[in-house]
Amino acid sequence: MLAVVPPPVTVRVPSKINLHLAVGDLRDDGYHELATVFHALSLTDEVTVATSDDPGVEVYGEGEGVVPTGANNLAWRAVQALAAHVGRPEPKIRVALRKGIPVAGGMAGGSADAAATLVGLAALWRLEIGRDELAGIAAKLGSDVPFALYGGTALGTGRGERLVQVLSRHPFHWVLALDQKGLSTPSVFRELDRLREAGDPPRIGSHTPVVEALASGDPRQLALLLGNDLQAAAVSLRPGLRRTLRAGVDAGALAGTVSGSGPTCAFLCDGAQSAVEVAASLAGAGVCRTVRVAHGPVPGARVVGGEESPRSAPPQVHA
Ligand SMILES: C[C@](O)(CO)[C@H](O)COP(=O)(O)OP(=O)(O)OC[C@H]1O[C@@H](n2ccc(N)nc2=O)[C@H](O)[C@@H]1O
Ligand SMILES: Nc1ncnc2c1ncn2[C@@H]1O[C@H](COP(=O)(O)OP(=O)(O)OP(=O)(O)O)[C@@H](O)[C@H]1O
Repeated sequence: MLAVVPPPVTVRVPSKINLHLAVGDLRDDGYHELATVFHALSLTDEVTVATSDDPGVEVYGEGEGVVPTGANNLAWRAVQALAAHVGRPEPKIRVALRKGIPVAGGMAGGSADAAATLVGLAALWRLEIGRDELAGIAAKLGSDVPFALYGGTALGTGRGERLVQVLSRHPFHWVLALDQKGLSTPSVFRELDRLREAGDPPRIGSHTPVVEALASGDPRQLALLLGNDLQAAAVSLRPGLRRTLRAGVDAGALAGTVSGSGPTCAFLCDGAQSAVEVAASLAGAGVCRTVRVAHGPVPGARVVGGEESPRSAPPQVHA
């Protein structure tokens, strides 16, 4: 009997930085209440999902050889979650991750892969499922996963999964300093709890001025307002980040911030040309593993190459 196998689907998905990350108190469920302004960047992963008799995950690029390829991979957990949601047990799916987003870098790389897998599988399986329904599944996989579905710039509350889009008028240009080694998100939250128990580290204020600066599109205004309550904890665990943050500003950036739980540092620049110059100068300063230039906001997880269209590629026929 002939079985029609749909062609593989590839999805591009953005990384995120947090322009503003206010961390509230520890909740009973082990999460912290957040109010954060997410911003999706053009540093991306590409995720290909395909029907296969050899189910599993393969990883290329950032994290190759380090990121787990088994049941712990967030992309695989996304396969299982969507399969369970639509009643397809034991999905015969192969997922290939081409990673540009640093691993354990505070840029939501694993979350991005999970979001991309949900979008890719929904296309591969031709599911009648909207982004909001996918976001419900995404939220169970991780706090950052729903944002990777929508992209753009958004205010996140709850543990980060409740999203409202924010108007962001112009592109902003960024330089990212990637560190030699990642930081574990839970340990950075724990370090913040420890610092708060030991003293009273300053808390960043309201996100409202950030939202206004985004609407104005003026990077100089936004630069004054970048803030992250997790930065003190990330710097406490990785003191060298102080030097990285200083080096970015010395290289000509308007301002720098630790991205999410770190250790990646994000530097806001005055324009595209300035970002290239800052990146070149920062790369020579010897304070990080490598640098990347990116812009935001960009859209969330999207099928690339038109594979979503039934006629874009002929179906493969397997005997
Ligand atoms: C730091 C951020 O990237 C900011 O956007 C996110 O808050 C982290 O999101 P994530 O990596 O998707 O995190 P999850 O996989 O949901 O949670 C990992 C761990 O981080 C801590 N965590 C996460 C989110 C949150 N609001 N409070 C927390 O305390 C908890 O210890 C949790 O067990
Ligand atoms: N698809 C994946 N990509 C990267 N890491 C993954 C993936 N699946 C599971 N992991 C595991 O999750 C850990 C955290 O990875 P990730 O790159 O998502 O961190 P992060 O970007 O700091 O997360 P966030 O910014 O959401 O807190 C890794 O060290 C790795 O062991």
